[in-house]
Amino acid sequence: MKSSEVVCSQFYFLISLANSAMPRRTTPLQDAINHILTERDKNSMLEIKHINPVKGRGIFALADFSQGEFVVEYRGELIDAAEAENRRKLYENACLFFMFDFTWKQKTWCIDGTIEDGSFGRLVNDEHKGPNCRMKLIEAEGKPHLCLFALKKIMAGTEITYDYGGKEWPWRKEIPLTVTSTAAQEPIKDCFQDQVITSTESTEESRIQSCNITSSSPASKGGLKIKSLSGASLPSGQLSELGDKDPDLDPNVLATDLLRGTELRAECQSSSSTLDGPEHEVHCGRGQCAALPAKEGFEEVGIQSQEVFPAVFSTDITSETELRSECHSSRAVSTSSACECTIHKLVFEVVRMDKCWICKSPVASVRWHGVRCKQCCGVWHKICLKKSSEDWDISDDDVSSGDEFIPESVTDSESSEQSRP
Ligand SMILES: C[S@@+](CC[C@H](N)C(=O)[O-])C[C@H]1O[C@@H](n2cnc3c(N)ncnc32)[C@H](O)[C@@H]1O
Repeated sequence: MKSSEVVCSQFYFLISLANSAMPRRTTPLQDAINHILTERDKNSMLEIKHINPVKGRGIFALADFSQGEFVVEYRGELIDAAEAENRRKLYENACLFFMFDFTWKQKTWCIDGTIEDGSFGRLVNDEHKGPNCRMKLIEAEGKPHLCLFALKKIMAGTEITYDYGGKEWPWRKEIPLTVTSTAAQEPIKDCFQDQVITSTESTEESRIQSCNITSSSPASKGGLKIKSLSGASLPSGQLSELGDKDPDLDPNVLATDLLRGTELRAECQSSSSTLDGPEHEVHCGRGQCAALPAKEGFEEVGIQSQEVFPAVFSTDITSETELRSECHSSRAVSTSSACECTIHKLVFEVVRMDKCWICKSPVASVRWHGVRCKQCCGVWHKICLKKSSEDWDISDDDVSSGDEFIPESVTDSESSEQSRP
């Protein structure tokens, strides 16, 4: 061997040694895929906080995220359009569901994130003026996944947000908020996995029992296939395929090319008007999150807010009384329409426009007052609970509701009119 060949082979040996010693940089997309396949969130980098009674919970950065970095997946159950439609019908009488529709391979799909499975993605709030993340569609193992990536550097302590799209979101209407609830200072408790959530204002921690609902999110393991990332739309189905460069999520691409695509939009026909009390969660109550076309020039289809937003914003809800009632009788349990708590923890409060699980009329038609279980999504008229079972330990002293809603006094048509904005 010549001396030059020896030098050369030593050089390549050193290079390969250095390469094997240095960890390979994981691209944001690979990072996303890793989290998709392991069904993990970045628990050490994200936390859930209760923001206020209107906005409810949000996801906050515990550490800095760099521009382009994968932040979190919007996890849930992947269902087709027909199943999504069925569920929407079922969910009408339930109180919470987060459904994210999108188009993939020329078909409409939905990630149903209704179940409180402990994942962070489903709790990320909307911000249309200055979002710090963007939703993208990633295919892994032949299945679509929705992932949020940082549009810019996100500092620790910042709320993670993305643009749901659309214009009709009730919270975007500038209505003065004069909530005097103490809820913002209270720790909020999540209804799954005994997860402890620290309030923005408080370091106190609390735990509650988990709901008896199990996640059916598909477990995807094994090999992965990286395809295009793209926003999608429903129902017009405009899908913008992104370029080859996109999978690497180069920050510059994020800031330019990706913004040109069809954005993933969430339409939540939800009850953001909910003014929850100190002890409970805020959910996208009657929400229907659908992916809608985002950019100007795209047809805006399907934006139909059914919100009842107004009056509740000036309501003082400092006077809630917590009630506890055990469902001893099967009758009481059978009144539930979605999740089944064995023990309902009831709180008297200003409620959203959910329907009473017993009489099926809106709880809030007249006075916006009702009784809600803190653990499942049950809402009732106090009067219905009392009629339903003597086992419900609710005394008039515990709950001073003032004028209650009398189910028979409001017709269906009247009540549905009231639920339009
Ligand atoms: C996907 S959920 C987000 C998590 C939700 N905040 C919670 O506590 O469960 C969407 C719901 O959050 C609320 N929300 C999201 N963004 C909001 C915003 N910018 N302002 C007020 N409420 C918001 C609305 O009630 C909406 O229906």
